[in-house]
Amino acid sequence: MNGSGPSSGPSLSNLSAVRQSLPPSPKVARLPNPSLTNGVRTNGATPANGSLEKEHHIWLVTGPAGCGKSTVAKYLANSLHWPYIEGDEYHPKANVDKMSAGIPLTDADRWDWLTALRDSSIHELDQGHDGVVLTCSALKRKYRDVIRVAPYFTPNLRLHFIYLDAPEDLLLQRVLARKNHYMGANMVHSQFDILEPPTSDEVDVISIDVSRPADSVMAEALDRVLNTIHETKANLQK
Ligand SMILES: Nc1ncnc2c1ncn2[C@@H]1O[C@H](COP(=O)(O)OP(=O)(O)OP(=O)(O)O)[C@@H](O)[C@H]1O
Ligand SMILES: O=C(O)[C@H](O)[C@@H](O)[C@H](O)[C@H](O)CO
Repeated sequence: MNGSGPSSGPSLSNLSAVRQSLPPSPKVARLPNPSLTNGVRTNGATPANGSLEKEHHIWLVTGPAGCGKSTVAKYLANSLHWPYIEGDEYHPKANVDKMSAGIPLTDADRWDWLTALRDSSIHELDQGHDGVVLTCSALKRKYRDVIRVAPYFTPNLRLHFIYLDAPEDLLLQRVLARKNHYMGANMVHSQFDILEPPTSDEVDVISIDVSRPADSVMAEALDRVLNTIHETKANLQK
């Protein structure tokens, strides 16, 4: 059910090395993280050697249909050697049938999907990964808030959103040009109808203008992810 991300990868102890090795980087075997069990840390204490416990990261790539979530998320996951969860694959058949028929989902249609994505992300970290990247439209603030519950139960878990920002007419063109996808161009307007773009108080959100070529969007996204992780580590060591 999960996306095509690799099952193991290097730690992020040396971010500049990660930057320089892209793409591609070799897969490195990792030991499972013994301090995470079913998404809940069993030992939050500072290790005996005095170093701080390692941070774990969930990155959600968000935005309306056609904004480039899958494109960006796959690139991040491959670059960082993190698992990739394709949110579209977690919709139950009833949701896919609705969207295929041109009927927008309701809040009620989305709750179980959102919690499944949250649980699956934590499950990936539980397997010993430093981070996980997933796609999720997360169109409303309350949908983002469902995912924001994840760190309540998992100290040292950092949750981040990347919001891919583009005007409706541009996404309409991209969806029109795309073939073999259940989400038709007739659905794009309904996505913008309910969209609540992240506001400035949502400090866990990075917004990226995606009305430019995909290569440039992916490069910016990776740079901002690496910088954020670097800042998190630096703040912890203060
Ligand atoms: N920055 C970009 N410039 C031009 N085309 C792009 C860009 N990013 C993605 N695309 C193209 O736009 C289409 C939609 O991209 P993608 O499938 O990644 O979006 P998505 O947000 O995952 O869509 P959905 O939520 O509907 O699955 C694809 O054909 C993709 O190749
Ligand atoms: O919340 C939603 O309405 C859905 O997640 C949609 O956004 C689609 O799954 C996605 O865009 C695929 O095209």
